[in-house]
Amino acid sequence: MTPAARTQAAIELLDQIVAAARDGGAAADTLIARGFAARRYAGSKDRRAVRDLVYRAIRSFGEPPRDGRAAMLALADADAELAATFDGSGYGPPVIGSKERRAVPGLAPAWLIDALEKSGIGGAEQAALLDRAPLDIRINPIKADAQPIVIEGAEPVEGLADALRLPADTAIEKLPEWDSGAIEVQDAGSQWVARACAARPGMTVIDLCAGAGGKTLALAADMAGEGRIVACDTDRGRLSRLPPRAIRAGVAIAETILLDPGREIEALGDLTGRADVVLIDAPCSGTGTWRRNPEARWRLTPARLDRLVETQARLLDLGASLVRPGGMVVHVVCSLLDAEGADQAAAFLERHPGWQAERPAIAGSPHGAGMRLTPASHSTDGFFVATMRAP
Ligand SMILES: C[S@@+](CC[C@H](N)C(=O)[O-])C[C@H]1O[C@@H](n2cnc3c(N)ncnc32)[C@H](O)[C@@H]1O
Repeated sequence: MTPAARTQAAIELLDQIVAAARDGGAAADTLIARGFAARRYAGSKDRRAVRDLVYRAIRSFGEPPRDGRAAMLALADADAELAATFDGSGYGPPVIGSKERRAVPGLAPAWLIDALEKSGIGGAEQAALLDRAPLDIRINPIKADAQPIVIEGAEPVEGLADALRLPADTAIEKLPEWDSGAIEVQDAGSQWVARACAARPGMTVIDLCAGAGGKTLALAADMAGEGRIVACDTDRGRLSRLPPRAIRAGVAIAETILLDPGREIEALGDLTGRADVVLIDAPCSGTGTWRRNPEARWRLTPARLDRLVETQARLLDLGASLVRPGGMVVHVVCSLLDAEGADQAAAFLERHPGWQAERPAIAGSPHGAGMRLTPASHSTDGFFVATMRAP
C-alpha cells in the first residue's frame, strides 16, 4: 500500500469505529481485524502502519470525532509527512480543502474530566491514563517448576514475587513457558487486587464476575489448588474461555456457573452464607484501563455510568448474602471514578451495619475505605479495591 492508501484505510476504519462507539457496535480491535480481512492485499507493515494511525487518532481525541477524516486532518496539522499523504492519488484521501473541519484534541469528554478531578485524579494522573501499557506476566506456581523463569529483558515487579514486566514486543505465545501454562499475561494491578482477597488453601471463594477467569486463576494459585472456586459471569462467551484456561494452568478447583442478569441468586442460592470470600470484579466504566482500551472514552455516557453504578451496588448486596459470618466481600473496579469505587464502598457499609472495611495490605494509596492503584503513581492499570468483613 502507498502511504496515501494507508491514510485512507485508517480514515475508513475510524469512520466505522466512531459509528460503533455511538451505536454500541463492535470494539475497535474487532473492526480493525475485519477491515484487514477485507483488505487481503495489505502486508504486515501496512497493517501495523494503519493500526498505529488509527490508535494514534483514538488516543488523541477525548470526544469521538465527527468522522475519520476530521480526526486524520487534525493529526496531519501537526505532522507534515501525514499531511503530504492527502494527495488525491488513486487510493489516497482527497487533497485537504481550505475550510475542512478538524477534530479537537483532548483527553476525555468534559463531564468525565470533571468526574476524574472530583475523584482526586488530576492533570498528571489523567495524562498517564493514555500512556502505553506495559506487558506484565504472572508466573503460575502450579505449573512453574523450581527453576527461575528466564525471559530476555524481564524486570521484577516490586512486591510481587510472581510477576515479571516484559519488553512490550515480547512474543509471549512463542515462549515454552506459555505452552506449558507456567505463565499468564496479567497486569500487575490485577495481580495486586487478586492478592487483596487473601485467598488461602481450603477456602470457598466465589468469583462473581469472573469473565474469562484472569483473577480466578490467580486465586487458585494462592489457594495452592486446594478448596473451591465458583466462577460466575453473565457472559456465556467470556465464561466459556475459563475452563480451557484452567486446564492449561493446572487449576482443578474452579467450577463455572452462568448467571442470568437480574436473577443471579437463582443459580447461587445453595451458596447463601457459605463463602469465605466473594470477589466482585464488577462491570465498570474501565477508566483505569484506557492505556489498553482508549476507545472506552468514546463509549461512556453519564447514563451508562449510572447503570453501572446501580449494577455494582446490586452485585455487592448479592455478594454480602453469599458470605459466611466473618467472611469477606472484595469490591474491585478498574475505574478511578469515586462513584464506582470509594463512594460505592461507603454506600455498601452504610447499607450493611456491622460490616467493617479492612484496608488490604497491597500496593497502592489509601483512598476512601480501600486502596487505589493508578498508572502514574503505581505503574499499573487503574484500580480501586475495598475489602469488607461481615460481622
Ligand atoms: C471487569 S470484568 C471481569 C474480569 C475478570 N474478573 C478477569 O479477571 O479477567 C466484569 C465482568 O462482569 C460481568 N458481569 C456483568 N454483569 C454481571 C452480573 N450481573 N453478574 C455477574 N457478572 C456480570 C461481565 O460480563 C464481565 O465479564
